[in-house]
Amino acid sequence: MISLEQVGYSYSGKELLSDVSVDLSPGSFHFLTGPSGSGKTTLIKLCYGALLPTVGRVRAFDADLAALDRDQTALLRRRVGVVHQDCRFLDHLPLADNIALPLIVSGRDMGQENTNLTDLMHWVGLSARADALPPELSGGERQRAALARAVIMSPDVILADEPTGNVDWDMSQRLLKLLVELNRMGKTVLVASHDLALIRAAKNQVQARVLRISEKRLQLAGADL
Ligand SMILES: Nc1ncnc2c1ncn2[C@@H]1O[C@H](COP(=O)(O)OP(=O)(O)OP(=O)(O)O)[C@@H](O)[C@H]1O
Repeated sequence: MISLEQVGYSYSGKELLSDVSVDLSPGSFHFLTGPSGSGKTTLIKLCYGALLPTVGRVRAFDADLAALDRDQTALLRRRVGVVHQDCRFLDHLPLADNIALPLIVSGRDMGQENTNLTDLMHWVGLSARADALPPELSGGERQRAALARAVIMSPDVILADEPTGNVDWDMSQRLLKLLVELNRMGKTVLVASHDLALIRAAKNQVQARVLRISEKRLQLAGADL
């Protein structure tokens, strides 16, 4: 689905990632961990073309991301759902509209998509909050809404950047369950998280590979997790 081939990423002459190779194969579940500032968000951005590697190559759905024009990149991004770390929403729009925004922007017929939206709001447990404005939501509600928005276009791949940040243990378990459900539906999932307890808890629910960024390199985490 998405593969990084000997990727390096530098900014302002400073190397952040070096010789990173990984293959997110169809239907796989990966965790990505590593210290704060080690490059987890950067690696996620490289996976969907928000950043291009300084060296090496990123391929997604058999295309070299560096070779795509703007339209091709936009089409490819519809196949990748991203849960951003900071869950940005448009504060003046009700929650349901915020979640539906990717559909509206891509010109889908909302008359036909309404059932999907209703089902999705129900799936993340936010049916009763459809009319709420984003500033009225709790942290856990925001995180679930961000996940719903990331999957509304039925992407093949979900890249979630700290999807359980700022929520309590029960809520992080609930979010994990949703991500595992998506994987069982056949989606390829990558979750960046520094929460090792969450990653350990996931081991009973899903067969996941745990990747760790350490000193610019990506390693497969061992049994110490
Ligand atoms: N293009 C850039 N210009 C300036 N700084 C950058 C650039 N890209 C990445 N960085 C810096 O590189 C570091 C790694 O950032 P990144 O957000 O990828 O790490 P992270 O592992 O996700 O961190 P956290 O766990 O704290 O979210 C940060 O200090 C960030 O500011």
